[in-house]
Amino acid sequence: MAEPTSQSLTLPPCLVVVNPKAGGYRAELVKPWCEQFVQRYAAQRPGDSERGRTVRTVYTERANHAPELVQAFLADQADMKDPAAIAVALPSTPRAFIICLGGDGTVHEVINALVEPAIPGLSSPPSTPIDHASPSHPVDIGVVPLGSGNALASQLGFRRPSDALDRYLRDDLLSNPLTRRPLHTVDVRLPYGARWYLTGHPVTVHRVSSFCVISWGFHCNNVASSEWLRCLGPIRFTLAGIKNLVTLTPYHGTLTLTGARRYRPIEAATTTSDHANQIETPTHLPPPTVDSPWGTFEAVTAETLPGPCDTFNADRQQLTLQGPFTVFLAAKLAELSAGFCITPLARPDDADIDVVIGRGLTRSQTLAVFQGAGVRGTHIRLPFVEYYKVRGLTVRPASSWSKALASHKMVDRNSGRGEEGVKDNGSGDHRDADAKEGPHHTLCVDGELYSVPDLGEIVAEIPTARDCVLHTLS
Ligand SMILES: Nc1ncnc2c1ncn2[C@@H]1O[C@H](COP(=O)(O)OP(=O)(O)OP(=O)(O)O)[C@@H](O)[C@H]1O
Repeated sequence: MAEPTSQSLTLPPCLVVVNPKAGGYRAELVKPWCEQFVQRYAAQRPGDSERGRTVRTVYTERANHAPELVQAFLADQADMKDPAAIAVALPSTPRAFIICLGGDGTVHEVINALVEPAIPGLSSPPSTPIDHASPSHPVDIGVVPLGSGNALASQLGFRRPSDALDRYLRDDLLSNPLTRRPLHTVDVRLPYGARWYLTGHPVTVHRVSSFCVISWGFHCNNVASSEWLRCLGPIRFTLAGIKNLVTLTPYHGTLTLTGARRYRPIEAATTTSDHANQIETPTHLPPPTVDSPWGTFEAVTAETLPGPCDTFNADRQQLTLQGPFTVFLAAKLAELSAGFCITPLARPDDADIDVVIGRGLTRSQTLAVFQGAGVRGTHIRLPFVEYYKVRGLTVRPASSWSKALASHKMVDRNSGRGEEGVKDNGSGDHRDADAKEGPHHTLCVDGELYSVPDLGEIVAEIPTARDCVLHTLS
């Protein structure tokens, strides 16, 4: 064991959160590791160990337990009486380190315990750029991939639990600044009337923080269909995908992208095209070119509207796309599970949300998108795939009923209900059991599923006013 050094004495207090129900939980691997980690960590801050304030391991006992445990720990460190107030006070609390042993559901719960969502609205583009060198960095997040998806762990390069366990035992864990990267989360505002998809209960918190993915359409439907196959591990997504490919449905609605730039690959021979060099780089837009392990991508000029019914509002820098959508997925991470690289240009430490769209796709095109995502993200080179980096977005799903109503077609004026046959058909466009509520749509936020009312607006953006208070450690 390493002797304490003057540098190691600056270690922040640490909480180890273990989800014993996460997909690949291996008690025999994790329990001894937790004990070893706690011993090593506590040895580096001997003065605090008796107070139990140096390092603590907690096990979640139920869904949504992690936020309580995290807030209680941080409140304890900050000598605060009200743990629930910790998210607001976070920027001024002492630095802390939280390791999540679980899947993305556990990370999602921990992050939502920390981040106080603040959505100023998407009526205008952000006026100030995100401050990447913000001085407030109170929480470092580590993750050990024990779940079935493990998107954050994949992004940090941890393919197996042992990769992460070894890493977090190394002595340079917190002293090496190169291992810390900002973790920008997306604030998601759900519409009034949103419900938990699985229980049907009303959602009481209408703002959620997302570190991973927001989806609607085919991907979201796959997540919903695979819920019942959790015990099978990652293969559950493939099985659900095959089923949903057979019953492929278009998803109607509109999507508004704020501060958007669409990207296309620059061919190998060229580095940066003249076209990309001519594009200005205002701070409220994503960069004109993006380098990635899959090549360099350049922004396409805004005047080139991607679809005949799409519109662009230059004042607000808003691009509005009309469906039908087959694939809509917005992400902050490149891979949603090991090897599934659906948004290859996405980064947790930039100010952008990456968006992949496929409109009106056939079965073979949809299959090509998901196969390409499994082959190092090559699908973003396909002509029927649109790839954007945006600063915010609004999704407005519409059922075939409301779509028909909007175009004054197929409406039964006596009942005012429009065409029948839109009960849950696997498309995410379904009538609620209570007919008065009308059709609902399924939305996925970091694997959590919500049922949102027809024409309800889902707003997502990265806050600009707030300091970045989260970092990932790799
Ligand atoms: N003791 C528990 N009993 C039942 N459910 C729990 C318990 N602790 C946590 N949970 C819930 O388990 C859910 C799934 O956990 P997690 O996401 O960590 O694993 P996973 O689903 O296997 O992985 P992934 O999300 O990466 O696919 C979490 O959303 C959490 O609410």
